[in-house]
Amino acid sequence: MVDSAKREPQRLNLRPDVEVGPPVVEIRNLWTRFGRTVVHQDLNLKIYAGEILSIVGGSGTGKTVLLRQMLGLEKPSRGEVVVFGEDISSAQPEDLQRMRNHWGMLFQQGALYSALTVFENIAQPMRELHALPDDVIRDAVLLKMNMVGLGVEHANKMPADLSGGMVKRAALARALALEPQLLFLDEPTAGLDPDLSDAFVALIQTLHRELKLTVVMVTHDLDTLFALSTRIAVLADKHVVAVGPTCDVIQVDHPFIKQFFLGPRGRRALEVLDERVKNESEK
Ligand SMILES: Nc1ncnc2c1ncn2[C@@H]1O[C@H](COP(=O)(O)OP(=O)(O)OP(=O)(O)O)[C@@H](O)[C@H]1O
Repeated sequence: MVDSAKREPQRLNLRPDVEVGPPVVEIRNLWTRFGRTVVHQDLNLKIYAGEILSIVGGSGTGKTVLLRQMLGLEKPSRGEVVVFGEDISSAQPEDLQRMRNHWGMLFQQGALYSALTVFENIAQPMRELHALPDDVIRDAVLLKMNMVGLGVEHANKMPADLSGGMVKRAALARALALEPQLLFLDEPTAGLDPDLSDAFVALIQTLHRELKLTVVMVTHDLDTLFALSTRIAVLADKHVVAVGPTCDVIQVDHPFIKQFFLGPRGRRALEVLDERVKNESEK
């Protein structure tokens, strides 16, 4: 039996090669209010280049809103959201559009346009630049499809004709269309069965490593969380109550952390992780 709460820092999720430079994303003293409801209160968070930072928290703690604020889709009531050194909470729409070209996003819903083929879905962010000739777009789309393991025979299919796993891959290819440095993932493995989920996690790991991406992820899925995160930020009590590598965060004495990580599901996922760490160290 794994003593999850007292485990030593393990190797799988720690990336000693992540360089600590200036943060890619910095959230400073952020407040979010909807009417009289305060969702975030004086929230601070820094995300560094090359890491996979996962945000977890109970339902309604404001994870999705925070992600949307990082993307400039919503403005906080107070505070700053600085991405690549620019405060996007006060950026002009044209500046936001320019900045968005440096990041990709994979949303749980609305991942693909249902009326466009796979090819056109992936091509669409490139077409919006109005600067690339068709043959360059064609080659780039095929390259992205190859990158995510989607065969060229799927290029002319409609999203409705794809399996759940293939939809995710196509949406990931579209998120990577403009070669972003920063990738936002909202519940990337939701709706996938365990085998497809494992395969998708492995794909994200490979792309993260090869493309040197910084990834910000929201997930409820503990297997995905443990397999991918270099650090975890826990949202509770309207702010970030803990942030750090998995092994440190699970030891923090907070009711949500205890219930989320150290309940039966959390322990099972930690055991799987433990097994993987052991296998990796025996290689
Ligand atoms: N546009 C809005 N107007 C009013 N309230 C909103 C709006 N957007 C979000 N909220 C509220 O803010 C809170 C945080 O919502 P959010 O969707 O970010 O939670 P979450 O942590 O992502 O939850 P879940 O894990 O259930 O998806 C919720 O209470 C939600 O009802």
